[in-house]
Amino acid sequence: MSADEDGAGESNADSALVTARRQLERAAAHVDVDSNVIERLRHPTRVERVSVPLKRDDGSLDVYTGYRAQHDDVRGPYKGGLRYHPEVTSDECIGLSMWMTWKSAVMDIPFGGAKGGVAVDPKQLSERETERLTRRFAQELRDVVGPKRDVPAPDMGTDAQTMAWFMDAYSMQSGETTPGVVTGKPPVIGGSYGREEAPGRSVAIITREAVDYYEWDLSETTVAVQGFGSVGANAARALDDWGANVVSVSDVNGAIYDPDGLDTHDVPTHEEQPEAVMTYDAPEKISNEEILELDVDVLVPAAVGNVLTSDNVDDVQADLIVEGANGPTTFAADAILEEREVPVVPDILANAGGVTVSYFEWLQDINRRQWTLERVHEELESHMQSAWNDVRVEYEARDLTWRDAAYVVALQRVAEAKSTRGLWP
Ligand SMILES: NC(=O)C1=CN([C@@H]2O[C@H](COP(=O)(O)OP(=O)(O)OC[C@H]3O[C@@H](n4cnc5c(N)ncnc54)[C@H](OP(=O)(O)O)[C@@H]3O)[C@@H](O)[C@H]2O)C=CC1
Ligand SMILES: O=C(O)CCC(=O)C(=O)O
Repeated sequence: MSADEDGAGESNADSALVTARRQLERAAAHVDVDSNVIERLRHPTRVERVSVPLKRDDGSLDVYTGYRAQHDDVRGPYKGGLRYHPEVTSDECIGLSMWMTWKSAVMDIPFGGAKGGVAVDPKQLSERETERLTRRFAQELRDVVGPKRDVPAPDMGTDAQTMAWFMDAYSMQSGETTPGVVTGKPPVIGGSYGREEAPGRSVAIITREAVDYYEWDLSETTVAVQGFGSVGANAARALDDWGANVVSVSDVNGAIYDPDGLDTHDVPTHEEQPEAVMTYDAPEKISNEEILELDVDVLVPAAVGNVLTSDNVDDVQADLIVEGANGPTTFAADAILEEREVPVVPDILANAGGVTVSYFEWLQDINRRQWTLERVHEELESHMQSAWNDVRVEYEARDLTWRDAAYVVALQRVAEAKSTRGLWP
């Protein structure tokens, strides 16, 4: 069955949608779930496609295409980020929205899955242009989002400020301040402390748990992190703080490498200064391809999707891969890594700290009561440990890959919610 049957448009062998469907079909073989439920879950509930006109600072007009894919909401409101990237497509948003459904379910938080974005290069826009684009995008999505319906958050190319503009535009249209329409806002307008660092922090927590599981010593563990943005930089810095030896990090232009370990707090993050990693004074500069092939204990791909493919995966020397980005490993590469017995801890578990602290933020907005950073860290730690344990039980009991084990946990929860609500078919 082709991806185009959703009317979704473009598709290719390694689109997020194709990969997400293959992963679902593979995992379905390990659970006792009605095949009709699986068939339903191969499709999104809705994909909103909008045109987003933007008056540029020079007075000219550009029209961009934006999307919001809503996959499933049986366990709660649709939830997931908004991405500004030139390669945003309908298929990509649908695939990413499916992963959000599983991510919320693995974490056992009361959300479904969604993802959206605009096909635009945010680096080509001024701050004023990004604000106008975001406000117009919020207006176009007005009818499909809302605190009880679908709650966007940051993703690649968007940040807390983007969420503030989105929330303001929505609130102006609603006639009342509505903080809960997005998460990942600045704390001064109802955002949660610790949300920005949360996906990276969860990658670090899960890496620490996996290192412990394989009975390695974190202080003797070498780590390479591709991408030094919200996810990559926070993962690298937390692992560095906890004693790991982070030897390489990268931005879009390439990677820096120091076999003795980098001072990750000194390297500028994407948020502090985009494209600045390669300007840092380090013993060696290597390419974004080479960072994936370094002889390290742990590789954390935390930039874009589809970086580990059948073309390069044989050259990967890491003993453990922890996925920081969404969908960094193609389906074919995953199979090769399984054959090579290189464990891959999947995105839907590892980077799920983002949506988990988004859930904390949503609760704080409902209660109009802000949590301290300490409380956020404590609750995140406990949620991540609990999800890790749930997945580990399936991993051990059924002799699965980590990805299949995480899918089994998620699918069982989603399927049980469907049968209990009787919503289905
Ligand atoms: N933000 C969030 O809450 C969450 C994000 N994710 C996922 O994590 C991944 C990264 O997102 P996030 O950290 O937010 O993104 P950011 O925009 O904050 O950072 C992206 C980083 O990746 C680098 N980069 C961009 N393109 C490439 C490329 N083609 N090759 C190598 N490096 C590249 C950027 O470099 P430069 O600075 O030079 O531009 C930057 O360092 C995405 O897959 C996203 O979906 C997952 C969970 C939550
Ligand atoms: O915080 C959220 O709602 C979702 C973050 C996100 O897009 C992701 O985890 O991929």
